Parts: sequence; C-alpha cells; structure tokens
Amino acid sequence: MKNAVNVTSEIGKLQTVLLHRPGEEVENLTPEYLQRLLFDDIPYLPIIQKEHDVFAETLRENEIEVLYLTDLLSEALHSEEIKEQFVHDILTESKISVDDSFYVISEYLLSFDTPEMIKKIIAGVRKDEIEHIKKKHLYEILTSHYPFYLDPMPNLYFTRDPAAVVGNGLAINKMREPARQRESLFIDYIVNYHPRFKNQEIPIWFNRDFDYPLEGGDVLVLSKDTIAIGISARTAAKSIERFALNLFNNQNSVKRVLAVEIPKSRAYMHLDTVFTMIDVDKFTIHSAIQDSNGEMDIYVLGQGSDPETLNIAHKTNLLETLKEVLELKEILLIPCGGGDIIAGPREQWNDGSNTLAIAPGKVITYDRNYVTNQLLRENGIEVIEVPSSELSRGRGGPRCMSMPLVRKDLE
Ligand SMILES: NC(=O)NCCC[C@H](N)C(=O)O
Repeated sequence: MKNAVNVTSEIGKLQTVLLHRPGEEVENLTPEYLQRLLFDDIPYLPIIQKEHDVFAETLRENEIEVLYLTDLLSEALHSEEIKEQFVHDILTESKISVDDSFYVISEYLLSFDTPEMIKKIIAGVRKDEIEHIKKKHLYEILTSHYPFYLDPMPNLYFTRDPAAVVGNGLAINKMREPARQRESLFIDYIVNYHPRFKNQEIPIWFNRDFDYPLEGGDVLVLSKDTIAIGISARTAAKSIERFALNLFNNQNSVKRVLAVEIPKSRAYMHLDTVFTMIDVDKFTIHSAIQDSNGEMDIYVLGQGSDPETLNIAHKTNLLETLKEVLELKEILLIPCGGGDIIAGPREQWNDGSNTLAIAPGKVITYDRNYVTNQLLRENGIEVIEVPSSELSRGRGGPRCMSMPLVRKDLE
C-alpha cells in the first residue's frame, strides 16, 4: 500500500493535497479584530469561495487528489467518545475555563451533527448565539463586550502552516499566534483517528506540545536529504534544533537542515513568503531578504557527535549554499517582481513569491502578480494562474493554501 504521506522534495509531481475551503469564519471578521485574527482586510465570502474552488479544480485537472480538512476531520471523529474529546480539547485550547459556560458551549456544539459541528467550531461561536449562559464570574462580566466565546478560525485555508510532511513523517506544529494554535489540533485528530492515517505508524518529527513554535510555511523540503527551515517571525531557532535532531536521530534520509534567517516582519511571516523552489535548479526569491551585498545568514545544521548535539556551519551566500547542498553547478534565483523597487514589494505582499510547484518546472500562482509570472515564463517555467482578489486578503498564496501529503519522488 502506498504511504499515506510522502514528501521528499518541493517539486516532485504532487499527488495528494490537503485544502480547506474558506467558509463562514471569514464573515466573522470585523475591523476591530482583524489584527488579532491575522487579516488585513475582510474577504467577500462568495468570491473567496469561488476563487478557492478554481484553485481546487486546477489541482484536480492536473490529476491531483484533493482532500478537504473538514471531511477528514469529520471522518476522524467517528465515535461519540472521540467527538466529545475533541470538543473538550478545542474548548480548553480556546481558553474557555471549566465552569458553567464550558459545559453549555460543549453541549451546544455536540447538539450538531459532526460536519455541522466542525463548521461551527471553525466559524466561531458568538456570545449572542447562546443566551442562557449565566454570567457569574467577574471576568465574564468584564469581557462581555467581546463578541465570541469561540474565536473564528479564518486562517484555516492556509493548510500549509499547521503541519508539514517531511519524508514519510509529519511535523504537527506548535503555532506561534494564539489565533492559529487550534489549527494543528485538527491535524492531530486526523492523524490519530482517521482510517487513512491511524494505522500507518506515521513518524511524528515534531509535536504541538513543544515549548517553542514552528510553522509549516517555514519548512521547505529541498531534496530527500536537505530541508530548509526559516528562522522567522513564526518559527523559533529552538524548534528548528529540536526538529533537526528528531530527523537525524529517527530516520536515515535527511542529512542536513538549512536554518535560513529572514526578517521578522508581517510581510515576510514565513520563509515561503520570500523563497520557494519551483524546479530542480530554480527558485523564486524576494530580494529584500538579502543585504546590499547579496548576503544573509544561513546555518547548516548536521548531526553532531551525539544524539543531542548538532554541527553548525555559518554561511552567508544563499546561491552558493544551495549549489553546494543540491550538488548543482548552476542555480537560478528569480526575483519577485523582477527585483523592481515597486513591483517587487507589491507582488511579494500579494504572494508573488509564494509559488506552489505541482511538478518540476510547473507552478500555480496568483494571476495578480503579472510581473513575476511573466518572468517565470521567460525562464522556462510553466505557470498556471488562479484568480486572487479575495484569497490574497489573508496574506498567503498557493503554497500557503496547500498542504502536500504525497508527492512522487524525484528520479
Ligand atoms: N505559509 C504562509 O505564509 N501562510 C500564510 C498565513 C497567513 C495568515 N494570515 C497568518 O498570518 O498566519
């Protein structure tokens, strides 16, 4: 039987991918809470869904199996016991303290059938939806202006971030921002209880109970023996060390991890917002991650003298480091927006360098990034554009919106 998960490169023919179609959660965004919920604007639901459907259809047209997170979770919660446990965990992680409201909200959620309950959890539970909760505690009275018991989860369509497949195993991520932390609980339940995954003995390289954060947008599988991980606003150096040690100690394929430092800013939140692999020897890059001499900080981590030690080598030239680890004479870095001082940052902001490779040299991008798309084509890349007016409002592109579960190994 084929592995439930297998990713040994960024570019091998994509075979199975996990998506989430945006739903009512985006209608629960209001200006006051945009920042807390990590959005810069409010998408228009019918159009964001239409755009997402085009994205999913484009994948299917390319013979890629598209799985939806909500379907898998619904199938994973196949007994009352698992469903109740899931609701308990979600409420606990939503910081609903164990008092009257905990039980009332829990009962409310469990009154729905499983798919509807999952939709409700993702959409968020408004306070005015359950009126019969008596406010007994001071904190309940004080916070009553806040409209939700359970926050909406509008970032869920960025399935890239809560987990990452590396080789035949998985990192189930500890997410940095409170608005996203519950997302990886969905993956945890799917891996543990869904028939497609539960008996597969999938190795877990990193777990969501680790003290420091790691997010999937920072994890790039450059080849079967080299992973790149961003040291970013979302992923901590300590998490990279742990992940690297777990990989080195528990499998024999990954030999090195490149820890790539990027500016800690909203525009560059993950490594894949500024750097993606699109062919065996081609990458997109946003030039602003390098200094005026074209340098940046890259740390090559390898297995040290004992299982808890790493060898660390400091490099400053991305191109030379990539050539060395990928054993290639030439590599092309294609700058977002052609490196233009206006088109570059504009297209990067709208995910011009967040490219999803579905095969070597074949990518899906947002249509709005026409400067970058043209440049990719001029450099021999097959570019399939998808509409992006509303999808891009969440600050993520085609790579962020997809979690590859299976890719064909490169020859
Ligand atoms: N890999 C990615 O860069 N994902 C995009 C995540 C966007 C989301 N609004 C966030 O701030 O987490």
